[in-house]
Amino acid sequence: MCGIVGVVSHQPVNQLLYDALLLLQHRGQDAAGIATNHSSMFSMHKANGLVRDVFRTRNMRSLMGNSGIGHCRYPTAGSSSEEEAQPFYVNAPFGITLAHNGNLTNWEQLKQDMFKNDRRHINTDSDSEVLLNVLAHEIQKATTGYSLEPSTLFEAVTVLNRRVEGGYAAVAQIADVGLLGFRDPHGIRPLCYGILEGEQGTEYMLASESVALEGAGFRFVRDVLPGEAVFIDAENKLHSRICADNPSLNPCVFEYVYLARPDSVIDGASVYNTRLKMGEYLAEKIKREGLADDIDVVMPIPDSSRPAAIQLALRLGKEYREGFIKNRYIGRTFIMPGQALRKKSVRQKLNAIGDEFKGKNVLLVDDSIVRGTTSREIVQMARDSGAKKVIFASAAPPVLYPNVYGIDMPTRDELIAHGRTVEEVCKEITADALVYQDLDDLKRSISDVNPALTSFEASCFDGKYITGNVSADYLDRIENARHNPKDKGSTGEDAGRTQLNLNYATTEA
Ligand SMILES: O=P(O)(O)OC[C@H]1O[C@H](OP(=O)(O)OP(=O)(O)O)[C@H](O)[C@@H]1O
Ligand SMILES: NC(=O)CC[C@H](N)C(=O)O
Ligand SMILES: [Mg+2]
Repeated sequence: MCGIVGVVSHQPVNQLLYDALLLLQHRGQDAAGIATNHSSMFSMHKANGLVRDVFRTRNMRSLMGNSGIGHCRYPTAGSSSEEEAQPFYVNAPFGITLAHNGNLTNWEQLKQDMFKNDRRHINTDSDSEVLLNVLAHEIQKATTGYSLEPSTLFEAVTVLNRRVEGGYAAVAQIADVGLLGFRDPHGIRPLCYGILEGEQGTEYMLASESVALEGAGFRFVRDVLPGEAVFIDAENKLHSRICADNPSLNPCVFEYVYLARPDSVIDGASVYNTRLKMGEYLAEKIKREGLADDIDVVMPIPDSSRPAAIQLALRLGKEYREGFIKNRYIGRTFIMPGQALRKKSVRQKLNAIGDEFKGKNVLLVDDSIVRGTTSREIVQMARDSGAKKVIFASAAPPVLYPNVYGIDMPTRDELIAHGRTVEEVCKEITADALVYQDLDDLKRSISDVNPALTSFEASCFDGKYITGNVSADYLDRIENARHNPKDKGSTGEDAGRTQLNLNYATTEA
């Protein structure tokens, strides 16, 4: 999960891109970058860090031009080294920059193919650099002459969609030609666009989440469809086409559970409303399990679980209290590299208000339990503050399988629920009772908000990979790579996480 944005305007776009990235910061905290297009030149600045730290005034000044793209990164492939920050750039054909959210499951194979068949050298272990090179190669192949027609571009994306496997939403700027956005044929990762009617004409913004459009004053138009490509040409005219053979919409359920901001609307479902629904279904399960009478007070684990906890408390008829206060200057801990860093950050991030716990049976609600880092610490903090009983509820089902489509959950042994029963997880996090949402109820929480959404990418809960080509061998390899990272001088203990060994010299043709 990363944040991507692309803008075509009649004004300089550097500030617009920066502001949009700030609104997408929750999607990736490791690196950020912007590339703009001005007088046939690209200007680019990218580095590790938060958006506010990466861009100084001097960098902003150099980002000239009325169109450009931006990215905030949370690595899934390669390492978290600075060379893998995005956007990526390739000089031929035309000059293209690209920013990608998602993860390609066949990137190693593609990287080898690109080298052997297409004579393209890819300089990092980033799957996004592979994606850019596939795009560049297919545009090159489809183009004759110097101009690039939308239909040629759509042809190239169609071939790309056949070659590339995994989850991806991407924005790409083709120098002086226009801005392209595309979404994978399974519609796993989100992408939407909006317009602004300015004095000089229509301006466009493509972004991972609608919150970025709203914040920049753009009017949300619609989500990009699965397998669709949209292209805004040099005259600011929008073209679009479905570039996939059998597209189907299967949005990632984890966007609704945790990743997206609650004030975004993804594929027609308000993330906030889906989280309220998750609270309702969870309340019913708590009642069914006969735990409701035991609860004195319901508390969220800030921030992401708040909407679910509010509605859950209402449905149980219990008091909703804020027992943990979040230090607003600490980022999201789940998406931090390194378990030691995460653990330390939970204590730094959340502090208990003692009086809210003393002598009470508390129900702590979180959106999900992944590694169990947060829940373990929080249960202990509740007990240290004098809670009599600590019941824990998760608005998502147990996370059991690696995610391979853009969320960093690659190894089974990292997941606290993998290989454990609910009772065993409960023991691990030292709670008195533990309730998980049922997967059907989670899916219902989203379908209730938008009945058109009937199919989801929910592999981290059910192990069913929607692209159908994720082999046990692939999962083993990403686990091995995670356990034996190549050191790339990155920051966290598990940085370099899904780096896969690829040696051109020894690869069989
Ligand atoms: O089981 P774990 O591995 O600890 O992961 C789960 C926790 O991580 C996330 O919180 P995070 O601090 O990232 O962000 P938030 O403030 O949006 O809740 C999520 O909301 C859970 O609280
Ligand atoms: N989380 C993401 O979307 C990551 C994008 C890309 N796979 C990377 O590692 O940089
Ligand atoms: Mg949280």
